[in-house]
Amino acid sequence: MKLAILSREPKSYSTQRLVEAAVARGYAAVVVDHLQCNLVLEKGRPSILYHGQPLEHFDAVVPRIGASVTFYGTAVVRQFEMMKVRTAVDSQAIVRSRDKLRSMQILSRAGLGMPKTAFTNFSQDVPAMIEQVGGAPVIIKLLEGTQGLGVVLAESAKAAQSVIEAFHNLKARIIVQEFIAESKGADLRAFVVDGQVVGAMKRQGKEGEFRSNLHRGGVGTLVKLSRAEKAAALLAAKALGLGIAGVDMLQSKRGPLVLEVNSSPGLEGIEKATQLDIAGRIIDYTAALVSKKRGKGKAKKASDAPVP
Ligand SMILES: Nc1ncnc2c1ncn2[C@@H]1O[C@H](COP(=O)(O)OP(=O)(O)OP(=O)(O)O)[C@@H](O)[C@H]1O
Ligand SMILES: [Mg+2]
Ligand SMILES: [Mg+2]
Repeated sequence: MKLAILSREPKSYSTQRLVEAAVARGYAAVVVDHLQCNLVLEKGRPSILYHGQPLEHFDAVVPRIGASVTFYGTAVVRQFEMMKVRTAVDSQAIVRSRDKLRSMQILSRAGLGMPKTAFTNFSQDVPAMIEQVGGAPVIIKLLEGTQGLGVVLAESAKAAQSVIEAFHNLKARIIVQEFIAESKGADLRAFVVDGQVVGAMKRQGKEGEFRSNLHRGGVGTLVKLSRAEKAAALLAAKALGLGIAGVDMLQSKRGPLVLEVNSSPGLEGIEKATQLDIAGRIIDYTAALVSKKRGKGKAKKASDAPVP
């Protein structure tokens, strides 16, 4: 089996671990920078040129698409799909998960617990919006933020009003959300692969910080999820159609509340907190997808693959 790890950062922990796990299982793995891929479309023969050479003979891709390049990255994944190459995460599912509003709509329909959330088209009636989610303090979030950037806690209605107006003036799309105080600056990250929670950690924000993101100084530790938390994580990944997902949840008096579902969740935090081979689980899942397509036993080792 020959795998392409779609990543712009060949040296990052996640990319290296995926390559390592593939090689450990006897598969060939190549890191492909999706931004260096040119997509060629012609009758009946979609193809990809990489540094001028056609990308051929791949059995599967493992997409690691950064939030800043969702449009082009997902176009590359889609092109692989058109070329009948298996993908560990569907292009459409990545697109869906990247838009916080769209994901929340889907998660809400699926019956998942979530902080009450409001969205308007740059409405002038900001006080009504704040009331909708139960009044201050409220959380205000940019629709496409990541790593905790673009998430604001407004302690008073006045502060919330100014922040929302400022974002509206900048034409930045935001959601306003009920602040879940009882989670005390911590959240849960459940790592889902192929309909199973393969690892979970609790992330605690640094002193005085309501955001628990590791990039903002939070610390992740191993945690055992309750049944309800496990069930919520699995349902969230399924509702968004993600074979691999990092589901973020807050613990609250009314049970787990899903915050968001990440389609390229980082491996470093979760592997270090759990001491588990999560990269290996991703590779095993990808190999299983390839065998399913072939309709026979285990995926072939690299040595069985045709020479490109
Ligand atoms: N409604 C809320 N109530 C309490 N805390 C919240 C709420 N929303 C977000 N937080 C805190 O802020 C953090 C960042 O929020 P969120 O995960 O929505 O943003 P993000 O920027 O997309 O992060 P990521 O890097 O995980 O994609 C959460 O992990 C959580 O600790
Ligand atoms: Mg996010
Ligand atoms: Mg998050």
